[in-house]
Amino acid sequence: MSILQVSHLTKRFGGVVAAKDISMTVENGSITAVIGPNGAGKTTFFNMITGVYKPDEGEIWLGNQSLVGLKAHDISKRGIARTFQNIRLFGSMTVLENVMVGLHNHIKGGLFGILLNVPSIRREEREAQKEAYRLLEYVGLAQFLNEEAQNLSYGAQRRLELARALAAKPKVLLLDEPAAGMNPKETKELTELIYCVRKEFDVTIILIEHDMKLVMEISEHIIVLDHGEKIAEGGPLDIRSNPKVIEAYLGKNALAQ
Ligand SMILES: Nc1ncnc2c1ncn2[C@@H]1O[C@H](COP(=O)(O)OP(=O)(O)OP(=O)(O)O)[C@@H](O)[C@H]1O
Repeated sequence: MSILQVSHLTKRFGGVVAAKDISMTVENGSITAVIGPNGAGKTTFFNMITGVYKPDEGEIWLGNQSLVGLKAHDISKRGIARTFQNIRLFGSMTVLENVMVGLHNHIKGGLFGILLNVPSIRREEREAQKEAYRLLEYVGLAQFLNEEAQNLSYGAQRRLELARALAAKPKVLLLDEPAAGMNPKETKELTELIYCVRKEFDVTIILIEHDMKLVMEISEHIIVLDHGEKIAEGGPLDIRSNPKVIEAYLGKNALAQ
């Protein structure tokens, strides 16, 4: 059963066609990678799904809900969460507070309730703290809960971003280059963590990643973009040997050699 369906998505920036007529279906509970050379349109694609950019053409469906035209905040409430290529944490807030931010979508009384000190909201806030702690334990950061986020190592900051995204209780989790800047040990741990997250949180995962070892190891389905167009899709074995993919990454001559 599919959870996310994208059809004929196109996005132009002036003369640049960043995404051109992209269609894809993501199966519920799967891990899908979106790969392609620099400038292929991967981030633009994520930005359309999450409502950062409105597509010029095309449709995006999460189950039976159409997402095109919704604000990023509403799309997040409907169940799509993401992490970013360049980590975006609140550096001077604590690790726990960063995860709490992710949980606020689910606190009914919102910020006003907290400021007005409404007892039922205070209870919700305490529950949220417990939930945030549980998520931090899950990603292995519980011992740093009172540390400022900016003091964490790079790999730990990426795991904190993941915990914050999970706090939003997403159905679909988009990870934008989760292994960027990680050393091989951290990347290996991340691979295992992504697997566990999918199972434990019953979430569908779509990731953009340049680390091909990680992509081939973890993905059930791979979509390849080049110059804004989808040039191939399939399982890791198909993609590895696809001439169009090899050409996109290594140039025309690569196949002739
Ligand atoms: N806001 C924008 N304004 C103008 N051009 C943009 C904008 N965002 C993306 N582009 C252009 O769209 C194209 C696709 O960019 P995008 O960032 O989506 O590629 P990418 O595959 O994510 O690249 P990378 O792997 O380097 O992050 C590029 O030519 C880029 O310069």
